Amino acid sequence: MDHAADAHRTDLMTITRFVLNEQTKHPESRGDFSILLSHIVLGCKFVCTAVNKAGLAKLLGLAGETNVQGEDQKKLDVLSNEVFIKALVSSGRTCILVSEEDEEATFVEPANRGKYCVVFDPLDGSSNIDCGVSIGTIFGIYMIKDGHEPTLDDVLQPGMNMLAAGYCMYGSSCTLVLSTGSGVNGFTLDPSLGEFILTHPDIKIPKKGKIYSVNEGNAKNWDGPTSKYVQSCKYPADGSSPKSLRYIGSMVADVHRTLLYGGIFLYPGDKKSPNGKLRVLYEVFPMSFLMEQAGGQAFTGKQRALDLVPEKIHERSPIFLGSYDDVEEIKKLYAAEEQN
Ligand SMILES: O=P(O)(O)OC[C@H]1O[C@](O)(COP(=O)(O)O)[C@@H](O)[C@@H]1O
Ligand SMILES: [Mg+2]
Ligand SMILES: [Mg+2]
Repeated sequence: MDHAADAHRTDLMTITRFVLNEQTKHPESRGDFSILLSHIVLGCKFVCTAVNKAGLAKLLGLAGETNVQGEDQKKLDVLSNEVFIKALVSSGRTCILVSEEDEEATFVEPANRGKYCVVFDPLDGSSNIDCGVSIGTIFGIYMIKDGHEPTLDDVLQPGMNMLAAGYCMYGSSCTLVLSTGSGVNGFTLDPSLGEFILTHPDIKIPKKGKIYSVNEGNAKNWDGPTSKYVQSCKYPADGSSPKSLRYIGSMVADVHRTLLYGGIFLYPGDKKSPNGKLRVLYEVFPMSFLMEQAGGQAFTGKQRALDLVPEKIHERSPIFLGSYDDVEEIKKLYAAEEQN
């Protein structure tokens, strides 16, 4: 590194500095949340390194196990899960962890316990791992307020009770997007510094977008409102230009693009899977939280996504999220269907 040329960069807003600044806004804070976040950031850096060298380090391919969802686990799914469980437990600030890869929630032993519950998808977009397409980690954080003995009810909470949510995308760059409930900020990992730097301050999603994102291979099983909506994206009734279709098949990447460019991401329920595919706690809620914080909306086909109260930790829900006006359109179609 050219230290002289880089000296001017020491005033950069690193994620560490950002989180500590946020902490000063809460004088009662003892720094527990900042410590927790620093452990999540560490986990993201570990997984980013593993993803980057996966082809060279024999980390591609199947692990030989299936997870609770009956999905084949990839080696990187298993590794990422271990990384985050260790990073979170060793923070000493967590009490319950819910991971996509573990059937049961992890209850941290009392000696090492803190007040935060973390729900996470350690590696999202598993089908894209082996071809090097963008994948990510998604997380949401709840807090136990009164120090009671933790139970599953502490995570079976509506998404609006989350304290913070975010994702890290392992793509052409490594980008961490975070909301602690007052807007959304994006940080890019500078590999030479090993630090996430604030590159996308105060992200706001465009009010309306020109892109829709959905797996059209499922179209024959869609319900009326979803079919009508996608049709209207292609053949707008008002004669305006059709929307473009973009679908990566990694929720992190599809949502990241939607957040920055605007538009809508849909994973509807259908005749085969009435609850869709995406998991409420660690996919639907964190992404819905970020969308709302950025000025967009997130809807399940029946209600505001963040109002859902999950009954099981691996529950699924249909989800439509993105630009305010685009989600408003699909809400109208579902409301009309309900009246018929
Ligand atoms: O292949 P499909 O049915 O379009 O599903 C794609 C969706 O599945 C997921 O890959 C599921 O996540 P996991 O890879 O964490 O299981 C999402 O990232 C993505 O939005
Ligand atoms: Mg996922
Ligand atoms: Mg996953």
